[in-house]
This record gives sequence, structure tokens and C-alpha cells, in this order.
Amino acid sequence: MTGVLAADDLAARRGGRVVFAGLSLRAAPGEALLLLGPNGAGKSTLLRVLAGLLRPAAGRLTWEGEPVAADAAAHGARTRYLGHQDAIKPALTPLEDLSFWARLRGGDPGEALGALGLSALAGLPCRTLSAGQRRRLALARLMLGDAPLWLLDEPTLGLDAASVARLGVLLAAQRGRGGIVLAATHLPLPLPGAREVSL
Ligand SMILES: Nc1ncnc2c1ncn2[C@@H]1O[C@H](COP(=O)(O)OP(=O)(O)OP(=O)(O)O)[C@@H](O)[C@H]1O
Repeated sequence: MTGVLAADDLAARRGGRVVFAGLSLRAAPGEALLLLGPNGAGKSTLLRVLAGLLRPAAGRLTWEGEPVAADAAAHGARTRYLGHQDAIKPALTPLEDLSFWARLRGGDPGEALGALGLSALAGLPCRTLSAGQRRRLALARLMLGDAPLWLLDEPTLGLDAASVARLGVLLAAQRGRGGIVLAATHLPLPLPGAREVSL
């Protein structure tokens, strides 16, 4: 499940305004990149471009040397994107949520619940979850199916210390099996040896 992500001379525009230009990066199997910069610098925008959700205004984005735009479905399948919104249906339970995604992607919903400390909440409607519990459920989805590219926008927002440590275990496992992690953050993340990309 390994591969190299490369961006060359990327530019992105939001609302008609250039947010960044001339941005290049490369992430090899097992690597982690931290996207840093002030509010509005373009970190979320860059993650959306890398996820294939936003077309770059200029530049080239490749996976294993092939343009990702040439096969958007393949890029979607290899990517797990965690945005600011947790995209959780309030009527479903955490187990139902993860079971839905497991049917699409594979993996074990019970294991994913346990990894984020959510087993005791498995049968509650998601509308009753706290903000941090919802974030943990969104993070638990990362465990379903092996995707080589994880793109995470403020993954620790709202998490308690124990959950940050649990996330650290997930991130280390992803890198250990040759996956890539790119994370935008204003907070310290459990990503030892991550390279920093400043916007
Ligand atoms: N949907 C949109 N329409 C127009 N402009 C947008 C849109 N989304 C973001 N922008 C603008 O693009 C710029 C970059 O926003 P982005 O969310 O990528 O920044 P960020 O670095 O992630 O910020 P933060 O640290 O606050 O999360 C900002 O100036 C923002 O106002």
C-alpha cells in the first residue's frame, strides 16, 4: 500500500484570490509532514487540493509519478481525509457509523472503536456524543481499510490527553506500514520526526 506523493509548483485560489503559489512537497512511504502557518495561510486549502477535492489553480500533483487527476477514483480510494467537519449522522450509533464505512472499505469496526476508547459508547446515538467523542469517532474511521495517504486537518482538536496518545499509536502504525501522514495543526502532534512545511 505504499507510494510517493509529490506536489510541484502548486497554486490554489479561493473566492477568486490566490491563497498560495509555488508550493512543492514530497512525501515518501513512512513519512509525516506537518503543515504549519497562521490562520488563513491555506493549510486546509492545501489538504483539500491534496485530497483531490479542490482543483489546483496551477502545478502538478502526482502519486507514484502519475497525475492524481488522471484517476480521481483511485486517488479517493487511497486517501483518508479528515476535515474540520466530522460528518457524523446524529441518529446512527458509533458502531453503526463504523459498520457502514467498514462495508465500503473493510476493517473491523469493533477494533476501531476500541482503538479510540469508544467501546463503551458504541450503542449510543451519535447526537449524544461530546465534541471530543465525535472527533474520536471520525478518527476511528481512519482504521477501516488500509489507505496509504492520510490527510488530517487539526486532528487533535477537542481531544483529551489520553485520546491524543491513542491517535499517536494510530499514526505510528500508519507510518510503520509504509503509509503517509500529512497534518495541518496549531497544536503539538504525536508525529516524531515529522518534517515541517510552512505556508
Ligand atoms: N470556500 C471559500 N471561499 C472563499 N474563500 C475561502 C474559502 N475557504 C477558504 N477561503 C479563504 O482561503 C484562505 C485560506 O483558508 P484556509 O482555510 O485554507 O486556511 P488555514 O491555513 O487552514 O486556516 P486556519 O488555521 O484558520 O484553519 C483564507 O483567506 C480563507 O478566507
